[in-house]
Amino acid sequence: MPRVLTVAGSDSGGGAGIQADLKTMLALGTHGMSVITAVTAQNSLGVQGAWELPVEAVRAQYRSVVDDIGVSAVKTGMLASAELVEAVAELIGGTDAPAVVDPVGVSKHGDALLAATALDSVRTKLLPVATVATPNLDEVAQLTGVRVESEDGLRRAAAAVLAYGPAWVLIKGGHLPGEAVDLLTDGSEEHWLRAPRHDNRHTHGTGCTLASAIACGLAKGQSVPEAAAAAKEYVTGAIAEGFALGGGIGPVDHGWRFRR
Ligand SMILES: Nc1ncnc2c1ncn2[C@@H]1O[C@H](COP(=O)(O)OP(=O)(O)O)[C@@H](O)[C@H]1O
Ligand SMILES: Cc1ncc(COP(=O)(O)O)c(N)n1
Repeated sequence: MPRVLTVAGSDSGGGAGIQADLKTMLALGTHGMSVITAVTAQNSLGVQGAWELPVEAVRAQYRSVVDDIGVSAVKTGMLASAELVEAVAELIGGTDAPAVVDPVGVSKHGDALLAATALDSVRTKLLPVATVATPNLDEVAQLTGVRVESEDGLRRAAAAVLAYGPAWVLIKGGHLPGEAVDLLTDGSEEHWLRAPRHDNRHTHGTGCTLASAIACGLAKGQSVPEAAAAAKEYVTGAIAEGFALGGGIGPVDHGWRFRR
């Protein structure tokens, strides 16, 4: 059984974070496990509150999972503070499993999920231990200063992130107008992942879902390009079927393949 571990924050509304990750892992036929870094009070309207867990609680959860059950792949999401980023980078660096790092900075509503003081730890500690980093365009700007306004800029963004040391980077162009285009590259190979843009505002959890789906593919033994292509197909279907729950941005449908 492929075993996939998410190290991320809890989203009480069930659309993003740990909840999105575990749903993705179930939908993609893997055993999902979680290390919770922070608890958010969150719904379709935004983040109403966030509380970090102590670093010892994060380390203990990680050790419990890795030392007994073992992991085939790890995915990281909301890490909240510099202290947690550094602890998680060290844990991942000491684990012999591929790691998908989603450098979560702000929620779809603009609520900060990472302290500004943690950016340097993401650049110098976390990105170097990533098998694949999956920043969106806001996170690229925060981490590298590179601003992308069209598809042409994705290559520049990828080079700037690769300079921090991840083996691969997948730059998510989801925030650009037009087709939903992402660029996956290791600096030599380039893979353009394209999907039609779905005119659906219920996109809460897209980034978490894509990163978890890549981790599932890696856990099953797929190469990074194979895992990313399969993940793109899964998230595109989930966005197409995203539903209106709550009064704001609803969640993507993690179970879309079961309902078809
Ligand atoms: N409206 C949409 N239609 C189709 N694909 C989308 C849409 N919005 C985002 N995507 C895709 O969803 C994935 C997550 O991207 P994005 O929404 O940019 O991430 P994040 O949640 O981190 O902001 C990417 O593959 C992106 O291309
Ligand atoms: C706990 C947690 N982790 C990650 C996200 C990002 O998801 P999105 O970009 O879809 O708001 C979130 N909103 N909450």
